Amino acid sequence: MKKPVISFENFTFKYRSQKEPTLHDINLTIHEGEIVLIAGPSGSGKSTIGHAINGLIPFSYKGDMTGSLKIHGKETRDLDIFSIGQMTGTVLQDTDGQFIGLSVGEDIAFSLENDQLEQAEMKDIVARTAKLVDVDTHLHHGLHELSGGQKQRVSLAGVLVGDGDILLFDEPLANLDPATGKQAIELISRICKETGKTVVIIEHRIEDVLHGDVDRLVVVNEGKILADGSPADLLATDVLERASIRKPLYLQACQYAGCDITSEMHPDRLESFNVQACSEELQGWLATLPDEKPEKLSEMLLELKDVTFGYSSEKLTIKGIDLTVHKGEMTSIVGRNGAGKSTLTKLISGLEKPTTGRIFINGEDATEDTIAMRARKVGLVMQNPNHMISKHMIYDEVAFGLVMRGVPEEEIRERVEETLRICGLYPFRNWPISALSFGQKKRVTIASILVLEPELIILDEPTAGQDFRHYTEMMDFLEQLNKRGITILMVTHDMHLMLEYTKRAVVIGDGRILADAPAVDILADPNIVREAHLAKTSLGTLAERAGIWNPQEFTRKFIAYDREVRAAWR
Ligand SMILES: Nc1ncnc2c1ncn2[C@@H]1O[C@H](COP(=O)(O)OP(=O)(O)OP(=O)(O)O)[C@@H](O)[C@H]1O
Ligand SMILES: Nc1ncnc2c1ncn2[C@@H]1O[C@H](COP(=O)(O)OP(=O)(O)OP(=O)(O)O)[C@@H](O)[C@H]1O
Repeated sequence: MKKPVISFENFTFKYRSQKEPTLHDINLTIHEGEIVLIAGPSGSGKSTIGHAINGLIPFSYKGDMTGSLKIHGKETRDLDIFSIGQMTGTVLQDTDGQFIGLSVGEDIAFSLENDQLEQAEMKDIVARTAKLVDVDTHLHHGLHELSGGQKQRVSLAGVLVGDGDILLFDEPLANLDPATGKQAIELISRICKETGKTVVIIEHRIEDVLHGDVDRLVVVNEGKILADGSPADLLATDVLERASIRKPLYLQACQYAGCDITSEMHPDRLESFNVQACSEELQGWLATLPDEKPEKLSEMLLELKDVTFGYSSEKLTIKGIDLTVHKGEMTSIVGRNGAGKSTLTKLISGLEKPTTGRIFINGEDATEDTIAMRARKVGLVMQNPNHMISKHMIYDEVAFGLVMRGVPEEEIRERVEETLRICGLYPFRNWPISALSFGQKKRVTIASILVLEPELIILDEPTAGQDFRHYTEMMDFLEQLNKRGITILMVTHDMHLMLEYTKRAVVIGDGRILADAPAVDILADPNIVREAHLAKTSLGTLAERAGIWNPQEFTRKFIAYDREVRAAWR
């Protein structure tokens, strides 16, 4: 039996500002060299478990702690944050809070500098690690010059070079493009195998994490451990449904088709899953599904004509984009990390001005709009909620834009309360924002834009950090807004979200449009998938392996069916 590295015994923790404990009676032992995935809905306490492992609890986040938590046999409360930090390397959900150095290279080197390595050796290790996570061409760049996904990779590199023997990842995939996400999980699995490090991953995207070699899945709900076992065993049960976590899509399809999933079928990874056992059911099910209806396009809302832009005069980031968006469309913008997606959203929302080219809204030239003028037409919900939030209290944050516009107080109250209800934040309206989880903060920023009712809303990764329930609520809510005529553009790395909610996808690659086509067709083009770092969803692969001749049709029909079933549950 391997040595226990992390042991929680009857561990309960209450944040000082909370009335009730966030974690109740946690019993969890993680052994040397294990890869453990912790999954659970938003606010269930996953990150709080992470904070306890890396010493932020009790040393930074104060509160009442009972029971025991030992790391390498030592009670954490008897240690200090520095020695716990030496044992545990953490990649946080919000990477911005984590950077120390000035440049990418310095940041990665930081963990090594503590060890007083030779300069040459240090340079070599930093270069190799940077290459591993594909930031080697940015070593001398400042961190503020990086895209969200690039920052995520730098923090990954930082812990990989460190010498902590526990690696803790809090939603490491949130901002990574699908191809890099897969590589990151493979990399984490490999590092763990090669070095014997113990890995704890906190993630909503369980299908993507299970792509690596996960030894155990721990399901957390309402601050308690609901299940703890091998992924194959747990995926053959209904525990994910009970915790409102999305099942891997290939398993959901098999379940709809009426196939019984057992742990002997290796349901934890599509690569090992016994698809043959379900082929007949899948083919029979597909035959019962109705055909889809085509859609008509309405008049033009937004038009970009040959738009270019560079953060500096030497280098263009956007290299000539022509794009038309029609009223009432809901469209995805996809592409690899650093391709220029966020930059494009900044141009459309007026935060940056094109170097050349024009932007038209409702047929009028809006290129020279001030930020305030553009904000009346276009609302941007940024990737990182901490970049948008300026108030202490949730209500004030959502009301802020209306206050600035001089809306009467009574109307503000009505609109803010309605929006908070819609976004599932009403019970928290009098809370300080600091007491919210990352996912909850993200919803606050969406609420603060929605309340302003712009004609076009752009969301930069609206569901990153959201659990399945909030993902569904948020996307259904956006869809409702869309049906009422609000046009929506979404930057996303979630291929299933793209297929599920947006008919059209615009693929950005190196500052240009690589493709602009129906979302399902985009994923059927292997060249685009490779070049733009996208990934086929497991549905297409499942259909191929089950001998279904048109995997795209299977994917489309699964999505339509799945949405109907989920709508009926609500
Ligand atoms: N610093 C804090 N002070 C007070 N309460 C907190 C603090 N951090 C988290 N909480 C509370 O603890 C609960 C669990 O938060 P936690 O971040 O552990 O959830 P999570 O499962 O990681 O959620 P998410 O997936 O949304 O990130 C939340 O409801 C939150 O209100
Ligand atoms: N403020 C900035 N100053 C200089 N360069 C920047 C700045 N912001 C982004 N860049 C660079 O512009 C390029 C495009 O970045 P952008 O954030 O638009 O990419 P993205 O497609 O949204 O990526 P991700 O999927 O990682 O969020 C990247 O190479 C990035 O390093």
